[in-house]
Amino acid sequence: MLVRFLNHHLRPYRGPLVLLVVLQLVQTAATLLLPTLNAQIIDNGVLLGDAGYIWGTGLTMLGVAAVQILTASGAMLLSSRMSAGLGRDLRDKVFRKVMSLSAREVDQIGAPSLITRTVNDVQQVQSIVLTTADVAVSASIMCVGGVALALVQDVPVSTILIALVVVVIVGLTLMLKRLSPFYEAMQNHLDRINHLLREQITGVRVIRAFVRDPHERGRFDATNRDLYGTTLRVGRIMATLPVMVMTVMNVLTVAIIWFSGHRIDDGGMQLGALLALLSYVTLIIVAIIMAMLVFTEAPRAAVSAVRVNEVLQAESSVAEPRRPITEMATRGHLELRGATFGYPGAEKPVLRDIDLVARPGETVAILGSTGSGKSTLLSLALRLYDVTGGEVRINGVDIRDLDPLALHRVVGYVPQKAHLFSGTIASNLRYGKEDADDEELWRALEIAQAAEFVRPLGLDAPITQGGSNVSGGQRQRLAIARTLVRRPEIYLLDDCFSALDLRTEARLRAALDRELADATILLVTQRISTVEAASRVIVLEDGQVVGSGTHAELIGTNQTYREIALSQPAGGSVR
Ligand SMILES: Nc1ncnc2c1ncn2[C@@H]1O[C@H](COP(=O)(O)OP(=O)(O)OP(=O)(O)O)[C@@H](O)[C@H]1O
Repeated sequence: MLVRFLNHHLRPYRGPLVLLVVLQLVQTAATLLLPTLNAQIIDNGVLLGDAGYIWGTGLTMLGVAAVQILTASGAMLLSSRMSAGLGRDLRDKVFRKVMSLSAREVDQIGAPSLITRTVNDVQQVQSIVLTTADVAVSASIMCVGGVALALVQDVPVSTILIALVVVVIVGLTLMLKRLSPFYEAMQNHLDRINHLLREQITGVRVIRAFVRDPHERGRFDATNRDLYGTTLRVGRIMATLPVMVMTVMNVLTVAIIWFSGHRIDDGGMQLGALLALLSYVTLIIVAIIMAMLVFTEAPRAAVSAVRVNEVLQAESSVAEPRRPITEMATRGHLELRGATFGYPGAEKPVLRDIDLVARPGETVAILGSTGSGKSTLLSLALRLYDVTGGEVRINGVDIRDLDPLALHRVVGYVPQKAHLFSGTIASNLRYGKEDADDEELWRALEIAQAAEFVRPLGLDAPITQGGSNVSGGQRQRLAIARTLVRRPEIYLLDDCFSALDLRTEARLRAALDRELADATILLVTQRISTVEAASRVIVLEDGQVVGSGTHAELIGTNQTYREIALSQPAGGSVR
């Protein structure tokens, strides 16, 4: 899997990869040549007292060493550029993919896991590429070349070397197979820690208010301990590696000295060859130890590659249309026809057979108890999810055939939980229309009843992540203003007056009445006061429409509506 994954994603780096192998080849060849040259100096220079030979070969050795140094540093430069580039590409691909996924897939994989995959898993893959390029390539060449040159020195003694190298490689392979499940568990524990941290940091006020710190600490400790335990088990297996390699190395050295001693006695081998063989043993064992670094990382990187690949292969259930429609004949027309929708894994649909029409100049209010499916209905009109039955039409076009950009130009959305981005008030307001001038921003702020609190701060006042440095009501008004700046045809307002006091809400609704007289508004709410003057109210109960009409019509005829109305104090009007 890892090899296939890298083969695919390293495609743009084929050129540098070939150059890297060439550099490593030259570098390793230079390293391997040095003991042979050394052996020749001893046998032909030192033992025969030939100073000229010693000088000549010595200078050659210096040249070879210079080549070795230059090629080694060139290869290292290339490998770090290549691995950093791959990391950047993968993060980019994962990010783009996540952005293209529908809410369904994001829910399925989970936001914390998506973050771990984009950051940590990509880092694991990047790191294996770096160590492979730096170490494994030269280590493999070193092993093969070292064995070949040892064979040139002496065939019988080299067979001992080959036998023991095979033992080390088989041992390593068996060990790494055992490690793989632990690495998978480690990444899952990391996901879990990420998930807990997110939950605990964002919910810190609730944790304090309920004095649940010890409980939360316990949950975190348990997961942290799991990760520690798994890491320790990996460490225990890894600790046996040096034992195995060092034992083999020592056995090998003793065996070579023993056999070579006999062969030198018999006159079948020279002293220089023995020294060269010992150098090759050291080089090969060092290469194996270096390769071990890669091997120990490989199973973890393989697990990470699978996790990254899962995201890259995920298909959005909200598919882009083959022939996206960008031009629409009408404006501000939203219609749901027999719309039915069920969340994945849920037993029954959340929305069933919903019929609804909203036209320009109309405010259609959707009223219903909590969990009746109001927000889900807006999600369908935004195409966060696709209907499982029926259809949603915008300006007469099935939403599934609409170009996503055209859809988002037509439809504006204010979520139930206002979310702002880190930056300034102005950068948040320009989120949907980058070229909006200050006048447009102030206009939107006036309508959203936010100008009063923004004026003393200024448009460049900082906003922290999520908008945590402004109050809930201020956040809601900024979110409304952000949508107003875009001036879409259809407004989907999801219970976005809930954090406002009734007086501010009434002023805001009056301003909306004036300013958005031609717009289409779909307004989710639980407050009767908000829906009283709506063109039409759709009453939802348990995912079904149980009433439709004006406030005056429904209050007399609809049991559910009357019950909700009677449970609340009377309020102002929408239009
Ligand atoms: N992402 C989701 N995955 C699975 N089920 C969900 C999801 N979101 C909502 N639901 C379920 O769908 C039902 C309708 O939820 P929805 O948020 O649409 O209700 P709502 O009427 O907007 O409620 P509220 O007024 O409390 O905001 C609920 O029973 C809820 O449990």
